Amino acid sequence: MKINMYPPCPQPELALGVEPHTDMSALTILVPNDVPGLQVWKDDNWVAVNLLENALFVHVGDQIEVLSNGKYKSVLHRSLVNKECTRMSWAVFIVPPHEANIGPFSELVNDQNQAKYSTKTYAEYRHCKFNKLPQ
Ligand SMILES: O=C(O)CCC(=O)C(=O)O
Ligand SMILES: [Fe+2]
Repeated sequence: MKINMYPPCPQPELALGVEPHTDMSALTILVPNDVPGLQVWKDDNWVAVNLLENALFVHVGDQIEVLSNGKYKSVLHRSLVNKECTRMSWAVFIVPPHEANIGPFSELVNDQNQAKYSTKTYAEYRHCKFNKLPQ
């Protein structure tokens, strides 16, 4: 789990809480406080995610994108900071074991649908992503 805390920022238009990224998890469960700020990239725009009382956000992460051979997309997202309020979010990353081999499900790959992702262990995937190496 990761706890994100974004203190008030006097010039929120000049800063970001978290840079645009996709999560390398399979799924992420995000528990926000009551200060908005999460945005997702949709139809070539940053779109604010509405807060719903007592609701969690669930992101599809990179591993589900790979397993589904791109059918489910890992969501590109970022977070803004707020001028007056401290924003917080609790992120729970649901991940495979480090030694698990992750690649497109064989049922989804055939002559018409080539594998779009290489198969590698989750540890290798993390190493490549952290070091900005090609996957
Ligand atoms: O604070 C947020 O709303 C997003 C945090 C996030 O994307 C992350 O921790 O991976
Ligand atoms: Fe994230």
